[in-house]
Amino acid sequence: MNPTLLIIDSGNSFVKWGLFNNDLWLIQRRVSYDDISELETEFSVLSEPHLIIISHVARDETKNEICKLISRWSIQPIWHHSQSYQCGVLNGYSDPKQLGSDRWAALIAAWNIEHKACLVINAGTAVTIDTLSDSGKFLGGIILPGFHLMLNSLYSGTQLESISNRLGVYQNFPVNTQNAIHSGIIQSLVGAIDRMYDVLSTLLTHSAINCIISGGNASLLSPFIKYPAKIIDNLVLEGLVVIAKDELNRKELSSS
Ligand SMILES: Nc1ncnc2c1ncn2[C@@H]1O[C@H](COP(=O)(O)OP(=O)(O)OP(=O)(O)O)[C@@H](O)[C@H]1O
Ligand SMILES: CC(C)(CO)[C@@H](O)C(=O)NCCC(=O)O
Repeated sequence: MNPTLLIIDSGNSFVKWGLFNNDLWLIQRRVSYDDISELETEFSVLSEPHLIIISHVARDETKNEICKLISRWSIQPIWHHSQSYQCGVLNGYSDPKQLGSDRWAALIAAWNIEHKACLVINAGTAVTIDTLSDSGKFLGGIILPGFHLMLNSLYSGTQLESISNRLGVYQNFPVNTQNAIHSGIIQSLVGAIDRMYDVLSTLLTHSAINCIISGGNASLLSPFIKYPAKIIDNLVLEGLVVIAKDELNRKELSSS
């Protein structure tokens, strides 16, 4: 029988979770921290999974809530943390443990998909732009405030606070405040992506670099990226599946 895996990405604003079995997602859901009780309802109809793996970068209270929710099952969860080496990826961070577990899982997913140099972009509450070499080494990456964090900090830190309609659209040459702000944020995030692409291709001395973009705001940024970019929903969940399968293989090997 194929094991059923409960995969949880406890991100900065949302919990994303999915059930994976037989190389297929049976379900994927996204729940805001403001509606965490929804998660209880969703979990209450599930039968006990064979493995639970969790990446958690949110507050400790959220970790406690997740612990409470999964305590309905007897199985001990795997709390995923960044390591020096895992599933083919070498971690170049000075202190490998300091790297966010979501970034590490996304890098592992990207390497598993591409097996070559790659820019791994997660456009969520925070935006991370991470680099993988042709041999699967994480060379380093950058962290920026995401679209809504930039928008909110601009509105709350200036006299623009009084503007009630904050909905803008992208223009090359914006001619109203909302569009100027919207376009400024897009330009800054896409500009950062372009620069990371350039520094990576300079270092590697070639430009055969793939780009993967994920996260709640992936589709907002992807139309502006100059290079071909694959949008992959929930890259962190995909990485956690690779890690979970690796764990199961190890267990099987050690028990045989
Ligand atoms: N109600 C909302 N509250 C917060 N963010 C929202 C909301 N609706 C849309 N968003 C957008 O979704 C983004 C969150 O993306 P995502 O689904 O990747 O979740 P996340 O928990 O922030 O993940 P990550 O931890 O990877 O940043 C936010 O940056 C914001 O732009
Ligand atoms: C950068 C975020 C906030 C992105 O979700 C997360 O991965 C995190 O808290 N990381 C720890 C710090 C680091 O990755 O260097």
